[in-house]
Amino acid sequence: MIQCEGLVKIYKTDDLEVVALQGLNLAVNEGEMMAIIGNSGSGKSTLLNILGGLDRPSAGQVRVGPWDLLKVSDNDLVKYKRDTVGFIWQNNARNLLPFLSALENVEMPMMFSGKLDRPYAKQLLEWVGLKDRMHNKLTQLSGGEQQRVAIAISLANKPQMLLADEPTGSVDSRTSDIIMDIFRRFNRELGLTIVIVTHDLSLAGKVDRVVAIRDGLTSTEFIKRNPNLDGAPSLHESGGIDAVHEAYVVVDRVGRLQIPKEYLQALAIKDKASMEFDGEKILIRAPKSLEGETA
Ligand SMILES: Nc1ncnc2c1ncn2[C@@H]1O[C@H](COP(=O)(O)OP(=O)(O)OP(=O)(O)O)[C@@H](O)[C@H]1O
Repeated sequence: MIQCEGLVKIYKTDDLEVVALQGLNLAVNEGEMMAIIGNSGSGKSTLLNILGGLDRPSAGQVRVGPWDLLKVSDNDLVKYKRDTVGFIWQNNARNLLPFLSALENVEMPMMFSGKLDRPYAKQLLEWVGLKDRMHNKLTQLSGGEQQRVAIAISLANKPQMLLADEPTGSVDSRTSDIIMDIFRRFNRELGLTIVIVTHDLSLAGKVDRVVAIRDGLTSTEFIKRNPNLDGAPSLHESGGIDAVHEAYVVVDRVGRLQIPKEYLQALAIKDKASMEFDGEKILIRAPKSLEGETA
């Protein structure tokens, strides 16, 4: 469904250039529910905004289904945003109109695309557990309920893919579980591809795969040990991402991989290292001269 190769995004402000994505590779299969994690500033939102058609990439390849997001025209991008992709933000004020009811909010994007379907709007609100609150104004709903309305809105035009930027960032852990269960249900029952961006590791147990981004590059992939195990223990209960997932370092096409800064610092490795291959393992060490310095 999603194919990014060598994806680059450079923000230019006056004389300053910020390289937010520096040749990122990512593949997401159709029907997958996965998360992208990373520290603040690692490029998560930049990636999501590009996938959602809200921002243009600077270079590289990025395809979503049949759409080439590097080459797509402005007119086609409007169609892409309306029909292919649904978006959820942490701050749902961006999606919601407070003076309208939950139902009217869900109907709004349907009206924009000329396909008003009230029964489906009601159905969506029922699916997110708001059957009895659909005629309430947004101001009469709690933050968690508003976030559920935002999910229903994002699906109003039956997109194939849902992008969620910190969807559980401003709700408590119980509401966070409810939201993740709703996502899982849409993923299973509608075959929706879901990409969640978060810095919250506790969501990891609830998705099939986690890709970590560091400094604008994919660095590590965590794949569920037992893909059939749903509602796997969250990190609070299990004590670590490794309890549920197998971690793999990402190696790109030309053989590059990212070594965590902590490892490099621990061995005082700066711009070079020595590497040995013993037939089974590859060993990376500080160069001899540096070993002497740290001893
Ligand atoms: N519009 C912009 N103009 C200039 N620089 C930007 C812009 N948007 C993001 N950046 C920079 O690009 C880098 C990646 O930012 P991004 O928002 O994608 O990170 P993030 O991983 O989503 O962080 P957070 O979790 O804090 O939202 C950062 O260094 C950020 O300062």
